[in-house]
Amino acid sequence: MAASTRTPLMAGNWKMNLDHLEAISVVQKLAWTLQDAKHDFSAVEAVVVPPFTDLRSVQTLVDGDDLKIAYGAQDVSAHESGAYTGEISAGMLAKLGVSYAVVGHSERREQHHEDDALVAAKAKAALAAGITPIICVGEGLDVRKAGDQVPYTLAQVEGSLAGFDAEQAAKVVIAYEPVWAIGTGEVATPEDAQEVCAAIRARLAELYDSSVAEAVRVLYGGSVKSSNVASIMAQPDVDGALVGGASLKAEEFAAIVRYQDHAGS
Ligand SMILES: O=C[C@H](O)COP(=O)(O)O
Repeated sequence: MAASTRTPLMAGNWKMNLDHLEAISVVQKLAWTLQDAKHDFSAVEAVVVPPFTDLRSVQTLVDGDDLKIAYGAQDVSAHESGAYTGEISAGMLAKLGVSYAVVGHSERREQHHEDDALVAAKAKAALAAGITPIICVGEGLDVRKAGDQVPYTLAQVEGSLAGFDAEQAAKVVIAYEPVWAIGTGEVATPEDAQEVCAAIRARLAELYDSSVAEAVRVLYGGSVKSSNVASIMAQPDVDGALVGGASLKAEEFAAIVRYQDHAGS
């Protein structure tokens, strides 16, 4: 099988942590650490996903210092503008230089009752503004215990891509995050991650074609750390990680981005 042409992507989802002053310090330290290691940003993409209130500060730093770190938003509105109190449009995010938007994170699905249709609408709104959606899917513990993780996750993938044509689908990133592994220290085994990520890619080929399946990056998320990332990244269908807690410390996240340094350890 030919080697994948997909560029690995490491995205650090800060969730509701780090204010804009702390964001500047973390992004500066991350950039310096990666630059000191002579990191090739075109070989492994490094993305931070801070709270909305940090984005302008991160933009100013990234632009001012010409950093190669990209940044994303943790959510995006499905609407372009109007009476949607508290929401942020994709157009507003694009103006801030945002490259990625996380949509359908399990915390939003659970705490805000977001369903696949809303996730699909948000992902489409992001794409329309030139922002890459990172569409999150993954099963809870009950589903995993029943052994239904693959059909459950594939149904979420299908629902979250409802109405997407092949051109749109080829531009998304999908993050497989088993909910039972998020923030618990319970990491899925590399084989668990590969099983579902491979099934997602196969379903993309069925829904669209092999070029879409080959283009889409499928990330794993759930208690990823510098100590376990290399074995997860060794799986052929895992193209990166959506990292929560371990992305809040610049040195730890830099070590995750530099996973190839500790492959085999
Ligand atoms: O978005 C990130 C995921 O929810 C993973 O979080 P975690 O690395 O803290 O388990």
